[in-house]
Amino acid sequence: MDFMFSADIRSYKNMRNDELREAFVTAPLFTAGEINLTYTDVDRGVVGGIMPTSASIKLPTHKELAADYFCQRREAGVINIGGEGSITVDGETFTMSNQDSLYIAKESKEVEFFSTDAANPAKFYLVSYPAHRVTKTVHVPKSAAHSVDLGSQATSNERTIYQSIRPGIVDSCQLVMGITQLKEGSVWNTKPPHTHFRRTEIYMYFDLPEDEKVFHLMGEPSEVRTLPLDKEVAIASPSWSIHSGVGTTNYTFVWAMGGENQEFDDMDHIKVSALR
Ligand SMILES: O=C[C@H](O)[C@@H](O)CC(=O)C(=O)O
Ligand SMILES: [Zn+2]
Repeated sequence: MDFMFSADIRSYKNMRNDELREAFVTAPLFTAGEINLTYTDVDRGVVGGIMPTSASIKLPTHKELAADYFCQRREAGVINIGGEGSITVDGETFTMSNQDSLYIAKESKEVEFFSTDAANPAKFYLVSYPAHRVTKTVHVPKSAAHSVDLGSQATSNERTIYQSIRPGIVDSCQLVMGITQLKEGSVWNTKPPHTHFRRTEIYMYFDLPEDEKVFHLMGEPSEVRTLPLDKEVAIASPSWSIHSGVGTTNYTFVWAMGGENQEFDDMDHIKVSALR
């Protein structure tokens, strides 16, 4: 497991891009046949990429979790961004099609990841936060997510938000998670941008063709920084930071939040004209 130590609201203003990356951006998440986990001090989130091929991969624990098994005091959300696969949680198997979600409840002991076809492997993206109560493990196919259409082609931000792990669909402790898919010709996510001091958030861009990038915007609205990101890395957004971006083409991303509340619409919107 990697450890990522974030920068604070004062120090980020004096950091170069490579220093900001070290504080907020993970290494590439997906390696064939491997599990890569990164622990961030931003709300003690753990993010990871799990890409089984012919052999399955088990979710391991780590000394710094101080737990007998990964989910002993944690919940996890998993979204498959690759080929079909499955996840077994304490003996129960869930088939995971592309863009399906699985919520793994606290106290799930054995979690194992499989690809259906090693030649077209699943890519399981995982986000985990500490959890305070035991709920139920739930599979949410993409079609069962709550979808919201936002933006317009005229403002280059026409997109659909699929909220799969959220109150009303999954009873989680703090995790709220889903997918935002930009329409062809649209490039802006989270426009207008926002902050929500009561929650932190993690973005992971994917379905981005070779030689394209998303220019991710972070920082206080009065002091915005830009990090050009490749697909399939995660970027942590502290509570004080905006999290928005513009791509060199359209793309899709997973967002995941943890913190004080689970109300998706509880945001402090910021006018684009106010960004500095
Ligand atoms: O707090 C909510 C999150 O930042 C995202 O879900 C926003 C987003 O995907 C978008 O507007 O494009
Ligand atoms: Zn947000």
